[in-house]
Amino acid sequence: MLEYQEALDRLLAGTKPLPAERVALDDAIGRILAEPLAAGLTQPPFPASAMDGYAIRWTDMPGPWTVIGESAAGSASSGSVNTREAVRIFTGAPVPSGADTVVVQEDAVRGGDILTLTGDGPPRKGAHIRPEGNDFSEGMPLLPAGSRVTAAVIGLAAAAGHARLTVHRRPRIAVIAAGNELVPPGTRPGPAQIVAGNGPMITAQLQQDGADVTDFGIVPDDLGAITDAIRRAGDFDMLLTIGGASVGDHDLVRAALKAAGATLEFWRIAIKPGKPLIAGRMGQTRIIGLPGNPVSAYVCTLLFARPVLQRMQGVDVCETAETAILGSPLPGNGDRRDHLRAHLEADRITPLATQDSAQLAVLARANALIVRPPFVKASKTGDSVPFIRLDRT
Ligand SMILES: Nc1nc2c(c(=O)[nH]1)N[C@H]1C(S)=C(S)[C@@H](COP(=O)(O)OP(=O)(O)OC[C@H]3O[C@@H](n4cnc5c(N)ncnc54)[C@H](O)[C@@H]3O)O[C@H]1N2
Ligand code: MOO
Repeated sequence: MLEYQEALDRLLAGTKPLPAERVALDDAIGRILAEPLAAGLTQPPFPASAMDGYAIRWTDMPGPWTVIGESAAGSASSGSVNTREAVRIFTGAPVPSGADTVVVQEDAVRGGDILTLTGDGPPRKGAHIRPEGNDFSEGMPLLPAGSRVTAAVIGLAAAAGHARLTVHRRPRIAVIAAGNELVPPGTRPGPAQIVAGNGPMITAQLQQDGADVTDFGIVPDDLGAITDAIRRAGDFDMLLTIGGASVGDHDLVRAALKAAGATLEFWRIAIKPGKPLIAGRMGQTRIIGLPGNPVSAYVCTLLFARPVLQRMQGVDVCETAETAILGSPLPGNGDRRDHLRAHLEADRITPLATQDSAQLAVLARANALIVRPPFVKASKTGDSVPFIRLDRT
């Protein structure tokens, strides 16, 4: 059995970022910038009022002033502010030339054109004015390549003059489920049948990580059928097979890889759940054979498919080493890195009562996996243990 880190390193060593493409902002969320983003505009493009009030000259404090005009967002006042003059101004409006400070309207009273200070007034010269370029200036670097496009990044890009962004292409992934016992979700299983729930689960995990997923559906435990499905995946960046990864007479994925002309890179990893994981390659298509047990398939997608997807999208892959305080004792571990379904609340993490790799009900209630390295000694309540968050996956 291969160690987890060695298996992952081998997968990543053979994975390059996918080419870049230009996409509209509404197709950019969650993607990774393939080029640095620079400001195409200056924001604000003029000194702008941050409050509703009156633009004045600081040297004229504490007034009174004569109001000579108005500046609203979208329509600047034409005149310039001279000694003891004020311009009525609204939030976002350009500050007229000559003025250098804004008095908020709550601090002043107006009788006709005469403005008198009633409150404390502005605390300093320049108060309530956002200088030109306060947020960013044209040409300024905003974000490096490799940044994830969040909602805030989309807002920034739009404000900085970009209707499209250069991002890595979404990895195209095919998923097949192998098994004579499988029926599609929504179908009532007959005798000896079960619903193929793993496909939708794995698809959702991959989509959350930015993949464009095509579900090839269910294929029987038949060498020819699995081989055909593998060959059909030749145009994809990655193929995930589900089931048939182990040693039983009907576990045919390794044989089918061979029959399809693919290379088997490695098989069996020292992890739990997920030991029978298969890694292979057919031309440009990376192939990962997931074990069929639902929790094993889920954990292997998280531990292997996710970092590969991240690398394809140009993300720096690094395992987040978070730790929490153990809520109940754990025995020492054997030779496989274990991933215990657990509940994390604040800084305390508690393993759930059962850890069977077929129990989806337990997985769905877990929000973290406690990581138990190979051969780690028993841990007591209160010990610090590493974990992986499941909130996003
Ligand atoms: N003698 C041995 N037996 C097994 C070993 C072993 O080392 N020696 N390994 C065990 C481990 S660990 C795992 S994990 C499983 C995984 O085996 P397979 O990948 O071959 O999975 P299957 O046998 O096809 O299925 C296992 C289980 O999962 C159900 N399944 C399969 N596909 C789906 C799907 N798409 N949706 C929902 N459920 C699915 C299937 O019906 C089985 O119940 O092997 C152990 N055996
Ligand atoms: O490794 Mo299997 O995935 O334990 O059930």
